[in-house]
Amino acid sequence: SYWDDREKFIRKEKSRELGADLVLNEKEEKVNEILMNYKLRELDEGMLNPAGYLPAQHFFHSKKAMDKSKVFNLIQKLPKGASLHSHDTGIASEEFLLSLTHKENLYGCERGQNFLLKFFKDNSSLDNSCQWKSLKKMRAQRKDFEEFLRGKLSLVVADPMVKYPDLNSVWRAFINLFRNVGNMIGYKPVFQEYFYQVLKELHEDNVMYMEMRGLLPEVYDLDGKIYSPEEVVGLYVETLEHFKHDYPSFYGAKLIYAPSRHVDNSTVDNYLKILKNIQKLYPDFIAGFDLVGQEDLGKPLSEFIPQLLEIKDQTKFFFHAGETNWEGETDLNLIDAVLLNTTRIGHGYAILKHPEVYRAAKKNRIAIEVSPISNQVLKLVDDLRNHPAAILVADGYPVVICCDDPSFWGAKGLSYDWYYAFMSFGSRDSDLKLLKQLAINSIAYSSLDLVDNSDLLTKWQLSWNTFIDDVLKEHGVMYSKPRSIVDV
Ligand SMILES: O=c1[nH]cnc2c1ncn2[C@@H]1O[C@H](CO)[C@@H](O)[C@H]1O
Ligand SMILES: [Zn+2]
Repeated sequence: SYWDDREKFIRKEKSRELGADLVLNEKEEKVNEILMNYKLRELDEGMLNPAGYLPAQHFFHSKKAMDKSKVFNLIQKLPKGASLHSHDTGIASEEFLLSLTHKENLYGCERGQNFLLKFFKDNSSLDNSCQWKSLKKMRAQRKDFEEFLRGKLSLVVADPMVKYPDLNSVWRAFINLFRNVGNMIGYKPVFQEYFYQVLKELHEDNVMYMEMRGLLPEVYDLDGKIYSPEEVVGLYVETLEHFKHDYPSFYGAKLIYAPSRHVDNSTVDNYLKILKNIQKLYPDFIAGFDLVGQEDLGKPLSEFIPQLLEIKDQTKFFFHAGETNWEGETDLNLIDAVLLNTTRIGHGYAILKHPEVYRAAKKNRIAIEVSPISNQVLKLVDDLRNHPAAILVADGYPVVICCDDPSFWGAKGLSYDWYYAFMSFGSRDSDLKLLKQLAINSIAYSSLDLVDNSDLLTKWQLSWNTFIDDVLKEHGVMYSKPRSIVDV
């Protein structure tokens, strides 16, 4: 009976895991066999050589091998549903960012650690905010220019542990990247081209829908026009329509207005005015509100409670909260997020240190947006098996996997984060059910209303079925339905 008890224990725990309630059909079971074959091979190799296990490595070092992983290749093809947490100017691939730097009329300027980029009509219309030089000329004159430029558009380095010894240093470099690319992406035609590319890369990565956080930055054209935040939203909507026209199987996107948390109350008043305007102008496109920036150094949500309470019933919140390793100050944002009835929590890395918050958030079905690579690169965790999301997954907490700012760590789309999640957060025998549940969660916990939600889910189910068939075909599995007794 000892062994019975043990067995019961194991079964009970398994039944709580994310995805445990799903039942795979016969075709899915076959795909699962293929997936688990690949997965167990990587796990067994990892047991023999722990340093070679990819989730134990920094993403800058693991990416090359990940590209070749069979598990990763399957995840790339898998319809992942929605991408629910990423930031306006940190999403498109580094390769695409670099291609933008070959455009005409681009100027560069070195200032301290920054290398700013901006478009001007010609040499005579440069502004005096910096000593601008034509990028074309710089490129021709400087031998190591490509390497230099790459260093200004990406965090990727050979030895991240040396280059970024602590969380503040990596955040300083990270913020500088947003500054470097900000003006380049802010040029109106590039702004639209960039957003189009964001959607395209997600679409190519088998993602059907996106909710993106955005600052609504200043957008300009060469004649000196500056677009207002309301007009900037208009540019997004126009580009989205254009994209959906070109790729009708892409379901859509929404924007979470997410400006900086490093501000005073009157600035937040201004944010809320903008929010009201854009909600009125584009009710279907605006999903809600959030505040962003390094949480440890920015203002806590508690600074803005009366203001946030005032709009609580008219808007959904998607607060970043608990993206910290500290306990007792920054992480109290988690309490405010839950009290303000946030729809989802961004990161929520500290939530397990708060059992009451955890209990309330679970009861209110507040999904947690987990971004594995972001948390590793921005120095909350090294080995992803030690990420708190492993516990969330074991407890069946509604987790969604997100990519945050793939641009700046050399990733692309969602698949790299999904791979890390699958290989770190589940147990040895977590299988296709976990992946399927993560995809379903990304739709179920999106801000889509009930009708759109079930519409997207139906469309996702169709691509899921195609995916299953494709994997079977590719692996030469001849699938024929077993004949039932009646058939015989
Ligand atoms: O993980 C994150 N936590 C908090 N803020 C972030 C994160 N990633 C990006 N941003 C912030 O988003 C803005 C661009 O929209 C940037 O200013 C950056 O600081
Ligand atoms: Zn974020």
